[in-house]
Amino acid sequence: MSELIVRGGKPISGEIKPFGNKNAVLPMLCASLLTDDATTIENVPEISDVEKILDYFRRCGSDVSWDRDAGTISVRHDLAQLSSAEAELPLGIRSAVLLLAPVITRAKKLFFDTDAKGCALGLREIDPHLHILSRFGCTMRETRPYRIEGAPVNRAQHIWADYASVTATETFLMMAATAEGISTLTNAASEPHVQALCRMLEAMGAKIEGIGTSRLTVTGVSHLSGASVVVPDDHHEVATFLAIGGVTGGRISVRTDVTEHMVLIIRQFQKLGLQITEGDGVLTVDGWNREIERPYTVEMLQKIEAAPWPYFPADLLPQAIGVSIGCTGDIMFWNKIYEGALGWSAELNKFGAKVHLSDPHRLIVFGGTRLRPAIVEAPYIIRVVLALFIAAIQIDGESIIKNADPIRRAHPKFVERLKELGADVEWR
Ligand SMILES: CC(=O)N[C@H]1[C@@H](OP(=O)(O)OP(=O)(O)OC[C@H]2O[C@@H](n3ccc(=O)[nH]c3=O)[C@H](O)[C@@H]2O)O[C@H](CO)[C@@H](O)[C@@H]1O
Ligand SMILES: C=C(OP(=O)(O)O)C(=O)O
Repeated sequence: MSELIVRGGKPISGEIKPFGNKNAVLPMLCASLLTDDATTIENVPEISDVEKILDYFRRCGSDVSWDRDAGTISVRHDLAQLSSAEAELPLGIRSAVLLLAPVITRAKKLFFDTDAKGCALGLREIDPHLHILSRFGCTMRETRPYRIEGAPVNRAQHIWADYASVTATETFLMMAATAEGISTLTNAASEPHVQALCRMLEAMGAKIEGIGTSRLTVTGVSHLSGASVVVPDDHHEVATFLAIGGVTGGRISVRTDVTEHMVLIIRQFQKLGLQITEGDGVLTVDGWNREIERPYTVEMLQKIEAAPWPYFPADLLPQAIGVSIGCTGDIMFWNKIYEGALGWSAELNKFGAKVHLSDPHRLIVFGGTRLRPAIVEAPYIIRVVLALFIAAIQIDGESIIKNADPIRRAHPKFVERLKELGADVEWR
């Protein structure tokens, strides 16, 4: 079942409750390896990336229970088993790289033969992660299969990263939490999911300053204990459902605990003519004027730029592109992060859209074309499946999105939830 059949052109309306953020729950699960105590995590989305991490835990002898209906995972790891485990890291998910720091910290050695690639957005290098591990005293063979050995004691480090990497920052946090002394990371990532990991580590006893900024200071503690924590809602889901409701001419409300993170995101979707309002923790889309907002500077091409937080997220740029093809007016999308995230844009031509890939980072959409249903192929990029869905659902007639499986990596019951709101969509 990897094709999505989408019969578009019908309004989708109602209320949506978003699930937990994939990119928060995965580092949180990995951080549970840092303690012998039980950890409980709530608001866990039922997604295949979580399955893969839990499968790894089970292969390491951990005790795992997952109440899927309640969205709660309880997990307890056995250090002796972890140390003797030779479990293969999970494949096809970027978060495999988040296992390195906690396993090295606890078990002191790790062999692995994956380069931890997730979505096909570009190289997805692991150098920043290995650099952080080596700064904390690990020795490693830097060719596959990789072999890393941890220092007997992690000593605090002051690191200034080449760039603000989400998973490398999370790697730093997990290494520094129990290192001896005060560690700092300058040029740290500050995404909501990085903040969520910081809060979890604090709940486990870590001492962290600068949460949500580009400079993190961590005072190492000798022991981390178990904790009971909640995964924040997925801001990507919130924005995606608003976009879907808007482009169908429906009215969708999303109640969420992450409205504080949605300000710039909403602003960018408003540039695409979506009428989104916020009140009492509920975001509502009600209307789409189908016009790219005109800049006051008349010579300027309207644009949406994605970069590390607090910029607009790269993981929402495809969805914004999907909306834009139904607008009049022109707009440039600028992915300042990935070198390979826009190659799929040729699929949009099949819907009748006129797009121009200026270079690997910049795409211009020329609006006002007549759209038609199409059969399109998604790359292995979760949010591009969503983009193609947003394109298809706004067009009268039946479209087919091939290779739509990656959606299951981040968005539970995606089709079921939309069907409840009146969407004519199914898996085949
Ligand atoms: C499991 C997880 O959390 N995955 C997310 C995480 O991946 P991940 O942690 O892999 O992403 P990084 O933040 O490391 O950035 C990805 C790539 O972008 C490039 N880069 C990034 C920033 C920068 O200032 N300069 C630069 O060149 C690098 O080539 C880097 O490898 O963050 C990405 C960026 O928000 C998201 O798309 C992924 O969904
Ligand atoms: C790019 C993504 O995931 P990953 O980094 O796991 O590939 C994503 O969540 O959109």
